[in-house]
Amino acid sequence: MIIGVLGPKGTYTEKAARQWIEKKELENEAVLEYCADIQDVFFLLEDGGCDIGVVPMENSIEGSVGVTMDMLMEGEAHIIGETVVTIEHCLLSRGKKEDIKIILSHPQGIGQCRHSLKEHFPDAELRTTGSTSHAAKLSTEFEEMAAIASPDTAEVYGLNIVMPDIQDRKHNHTRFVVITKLDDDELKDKLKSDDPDIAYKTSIIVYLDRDRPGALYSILGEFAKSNINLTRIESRPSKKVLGDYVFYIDFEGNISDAIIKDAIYNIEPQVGMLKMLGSYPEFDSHCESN
Ligand SMILES: O=C(O)C(=O)C[C@]1(C(=O)O)C=C[C@@H](O)C=C1
Repeated sequence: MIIGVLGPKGTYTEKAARQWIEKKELENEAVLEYCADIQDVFFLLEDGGCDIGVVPMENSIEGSVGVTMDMLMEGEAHIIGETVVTIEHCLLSRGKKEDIKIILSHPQGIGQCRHSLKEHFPDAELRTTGSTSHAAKLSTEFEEMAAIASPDTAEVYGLNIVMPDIQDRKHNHTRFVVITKLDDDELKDKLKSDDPDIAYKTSIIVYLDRDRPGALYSILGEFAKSNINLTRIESRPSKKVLGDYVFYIDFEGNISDAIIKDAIYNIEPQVGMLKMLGSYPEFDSHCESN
């Protein structure tokens, strides 16, 4: 089973993938394929180069990962799982703190450390890279460069932890989603859980089509009427005109539950487009820690 992740070795996405692989007891069959960026994970999946992909979705400090949301809207990917990873950004370098002139990281990494960087490195040049581990790899070349990445990544690339805990807030978590091709029913069946006590979550995207008062209110009302708990609602530009949005909605429940089916049935005629992204076991922070 080939699992596409953001590379090179040492990304938080790799950590998320390993966490999910362990949970599913797939250690003996899973092989990681490292991709240059998040888009490439989706392309690899669509081209049949991997069976599963793991991609970051949202972070507790910096918010949604736009490219993942766009690719879920545009492509064929279907969500079959989620996992949450604790983020512990450090500043890694070959040199010393006083040598650092350039700081590299994934845009999410830089965003999660913005205040800290201003306070400790007001004159440093900030440069974005494809991932935190890509930043670490580049930092091995010059002493004046440093990367925002995980402590494990320091070990992978032989870098020093020049400053631990560089993120703006102590508690920092990123939620990742596990994706497969929409029509890969065999794989979906294989990975399905038999545990009847597992709580499920469902993700959809809706486009309202007509801008009218109360349009979103009436959709949300369908969930409220059936006592379905929403866990996330996020808008993203429709990319048609300014001020036009699609809404990403996550809620508790499985599409195979009658109550969820009914709610979707009632919502469908009210929207211009409804895309079902998938129903999958909810990450349980009480049982799963990292
Ligand atoms: O660059 C990495 O290590 C990633 O796995 C990507 C990513 C992200 O896009 O959110 C994942 C977790 C952290 O929030 C920072 C970066």
